[in-house]
Amino acid sequence: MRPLLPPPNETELERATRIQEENVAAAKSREIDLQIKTDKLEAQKKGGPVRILLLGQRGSGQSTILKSLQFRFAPNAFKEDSFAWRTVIHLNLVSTVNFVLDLLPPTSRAQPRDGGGRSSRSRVDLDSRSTDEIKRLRTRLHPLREVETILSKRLTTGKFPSRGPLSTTLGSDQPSFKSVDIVRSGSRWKALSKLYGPGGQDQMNEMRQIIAACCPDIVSLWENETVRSVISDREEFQEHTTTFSLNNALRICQMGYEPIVDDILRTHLTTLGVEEHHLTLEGGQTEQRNQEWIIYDVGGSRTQRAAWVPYFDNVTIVIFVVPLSAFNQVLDEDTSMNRLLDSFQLWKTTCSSKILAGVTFILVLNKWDLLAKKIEAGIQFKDFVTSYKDKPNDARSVSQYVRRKFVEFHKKLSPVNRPLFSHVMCATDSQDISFILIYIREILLKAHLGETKLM
Ligand SMILES: Nc1nc2c(ncn2[C@@H]2O[C@H](COP(=O)(O)OP(=O)(O)OP(=O)(O)O)[C@@H](O)[C@H]2O)c(=O)[nH]1
Ligand SMILES: [Mg+2]
Repeated sequence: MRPLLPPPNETELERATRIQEENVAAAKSREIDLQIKTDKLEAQKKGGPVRILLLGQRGSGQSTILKSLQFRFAPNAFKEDSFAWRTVIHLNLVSTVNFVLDLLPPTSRAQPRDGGGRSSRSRVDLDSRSTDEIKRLRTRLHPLREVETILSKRLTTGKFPSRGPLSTTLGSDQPSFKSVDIVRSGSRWKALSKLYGPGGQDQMNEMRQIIAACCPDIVSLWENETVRSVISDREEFQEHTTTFSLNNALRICQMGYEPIVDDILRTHLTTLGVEEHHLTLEGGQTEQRNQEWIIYDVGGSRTQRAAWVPYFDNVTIVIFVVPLSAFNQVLDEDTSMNRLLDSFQLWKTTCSSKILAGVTFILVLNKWDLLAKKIEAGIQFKDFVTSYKDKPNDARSVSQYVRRKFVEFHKKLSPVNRPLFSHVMCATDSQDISFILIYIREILLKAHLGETKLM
């Protein structure tokens, strides 16, 4: 809080009294802060849960990190949930197929009624053979429109999800992939997809049969030359689940399909609000086995960020996720804002928060694989981050540069001197996540030994 201005015409005695009172008040406030932090650490020493807050902008990979943690450290619980993901993965696949069909050039003067409005069509010209093939695929895959509607309703208690683009690329004049991105993460949708309701089981079986019957045409669509040329310059097909689900269509469409960990990690469900997840460590070192973690996963879009604050009070560790590959993208909610710059600003606010002063940060520089792909494709980092100047345009140098900037801000803006843990990673690689366990063990150990400087 900013100190009040001294009253005008203050005497020497009044000034001395005021300063003494201010010092007493400040000491009292520090004492209260210290007590709160000591209580938190005491609770942990007694085996209380470790509370972890996952923060970051939309699509940075927070929920993927949560899923990776669940898979690595609570594999049995993760397995129990895997069937709930099947519906979401199917929905992801069919909405991608429908999206691709919408992108294709017209095959007759009259546009198919269900295709309009979702995206702008390609300007690719078709010869008569390709036209016939596209027509055929459109007709044969038509049932997937209905499947998309029904699966969406199933996962949202009958309320059809509103849709929004996942990301927008700077300089792109076309709308982005409208993904299946509004279904809530957390336990609510999982319960919905497990409890099918009256007639639900039969309907879901029917949906799976339709998907299985469409499998050969989905594969033909994905292998089609026209499709390949239409999507070749579209950002959505380099990132997100898009290509993954189509590449794996043959497996995902089988009637007996059971999701594997990769399928689950690559599925995006936008988190709404703050979701609380309990994770009991099934493996790990002896002292960590059965340790309970409470992980808060937040929705990262700007409109959701106000909902984070009440959780600041209650956590020991913040895992802040930065999508390294977003350097050439803008926010969906503000297309004038570069996503990496938004991450920097969010980081600055988070680091300087006094409520989070006693919290240790783990900085995760995520989506390393996608950064490397973009750089390999010849995209120049300096074109989007001018301060990078003439440094080498390779993924390692870029990620080191970004990491250094984040570390500098943490040092400069933290209200107290505190450690920072950071890691460059790929959250979809479930092996990569082990470092978090190591960091958390170190953070707790330091706290227990009283080595963490709290004030
Ligand atoms: N290739 C790749 N994809 C990733 C990585 N991390 C996350 N993704 C994908 O990025 C998409 C978005 O990830 P989420 O974890 O759902 O994003 P989020 O940060 O939770 O976003 P909101 O909940 O919308 O705020 C998903 O399709 C993930 O599979 C990564 O390191 N590499
Ligand atoms: Mg999320």
